[in-house]
Amino acid sequence: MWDVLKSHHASVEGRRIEDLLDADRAATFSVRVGEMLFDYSKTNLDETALGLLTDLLDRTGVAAKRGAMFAGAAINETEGRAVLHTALRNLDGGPVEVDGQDVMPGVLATLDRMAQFAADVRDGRVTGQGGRITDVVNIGIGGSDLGPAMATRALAPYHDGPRCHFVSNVDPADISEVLAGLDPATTLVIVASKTFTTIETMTNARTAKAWMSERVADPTAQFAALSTDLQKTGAFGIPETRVFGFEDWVGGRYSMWGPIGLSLMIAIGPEAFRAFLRGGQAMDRHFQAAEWRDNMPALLAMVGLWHNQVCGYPTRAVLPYDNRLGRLPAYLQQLEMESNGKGVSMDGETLQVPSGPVVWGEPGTNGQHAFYQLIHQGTQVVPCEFLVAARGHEDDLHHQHRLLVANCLAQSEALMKGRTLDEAREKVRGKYDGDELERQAKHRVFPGNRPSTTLAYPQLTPETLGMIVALYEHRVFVEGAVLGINSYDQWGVELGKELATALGPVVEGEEDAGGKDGSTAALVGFLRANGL
Ligand SMILES: O=P(O)(O)OC[C@H]1O[C@](O)(CO)[C@@H](O)[C@@H]1O
Repeated sequence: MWDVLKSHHASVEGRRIEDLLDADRAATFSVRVGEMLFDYSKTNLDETALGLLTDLLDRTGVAAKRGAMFAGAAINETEGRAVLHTALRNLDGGPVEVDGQDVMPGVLATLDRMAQFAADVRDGRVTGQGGRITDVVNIGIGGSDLGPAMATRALAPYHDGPRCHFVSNVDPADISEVLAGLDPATTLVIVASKTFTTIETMTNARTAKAWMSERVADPTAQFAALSTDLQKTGAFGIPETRVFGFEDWVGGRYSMWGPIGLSLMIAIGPEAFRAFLRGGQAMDRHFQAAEWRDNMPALLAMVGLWHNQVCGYPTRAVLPYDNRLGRLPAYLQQLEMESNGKGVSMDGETLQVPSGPVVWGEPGTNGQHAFYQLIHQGTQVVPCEFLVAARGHEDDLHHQHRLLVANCLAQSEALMKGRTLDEAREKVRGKYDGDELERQAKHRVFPGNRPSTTLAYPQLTPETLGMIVALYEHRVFVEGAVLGINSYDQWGVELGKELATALGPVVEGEEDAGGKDGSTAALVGFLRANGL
């Protein structure tokens, strides 16, 4: 199947995308869900490629795998777990069973408990030892940080609760900078860790506890925990009333819909948080019901598979023209690369195609003044994924928003059209002539024919954000299902963790680095000589 797709790509490789753009293409190569539009007409995909890709989804059993996921089957086979983050946003859906037990009563009860706690903090019924909570510090890393941090920034216009801060890195610079401006007596610390063992998080949590002990009589009274391990949260001293648990069928990078979203809920309030969940649920319903050709997550996945596995483009850029989505690329790096960055299929066979692209990006227009040079004229093709809202939240500055939108649309147009040598000559004619004109013109040529997609929506509301996050989650699912990999484990992070633990005594100076490879030993030597 990949061979057929690759030979189709070879046969159309030189074709210009703009030549495909007849009067109908923008309508047929786009899809809507509610008020959201995904346009993929500025790619080199054609009906034949889409037909082959939908066949690929059918032959690899994506629909059955989707059914199994929503039904609570243990599709995370290497960890023997179901994958049911969708249950966390199944607000008014039916029962969802894991091992014959409906999990929904528990999910909804936890959501109510979170909402009560968030309301109590926001309304001053839960206070610090110095009065009303003014600041919340979420300590977590990976999925216990990126989701809520990304969403809290994205939904800043909806904040009407205490200020929220995020600490993730074990680098002491991170926690010191955050705590420096805060009053321990009015700060709530949320320790977010599914396992409650992650070394970065537990180290930062202990540092926060020590910081709080200096000023308040009972430090853990101002802590809350979000975790699947109630024993460990208890051992840390956090009272059960302040612990919000979840089950092992919620993967870390898929967990912002439940307790891991508590800091977001405190910032924007339970109602806005429920709107975020409703957005996710709307995308779930669409994903389950729509035919592949009209299915937004499946189409995102087909575009992704076409660009990475078929065309061989090694990266994809996520470019939000929505400044508050500034952490979306980082969030998607974990979601996509930790999920699908695997080397073997579910049955242990080496993958025959790349497992997925490097995902990167920055908000526009900033990226334009940094790396867009390479995107436009560099020798590698970088498929670009633009996101843009029709309206910002700054009504008095709508003229600036229009300028932002013009830039977004101009970039996808420029990537597609490029500039020919003839057009470049016209740009420099009059300034140069002869050989110099030719040389100068060549520097101003844009090859064009570079693919991009655009996700457009009226405004970045909680509901829209929910739709966006669920959209990307399901894209990851479809891509992983086609490749036959397990998108829900992350064994690739283990080796580094083990070696870091083993290096502990060496960097502490308790053991010498003699047993290490020459490079590592030399680096330890250098760092020790310089104050480690
Ligand atoms: O929530 P925890 O258990 O602290 O884990 C944090 C992160 O660490 C990982 O397990 C591996 O880096 C991620 O998958 C996870 O999101």
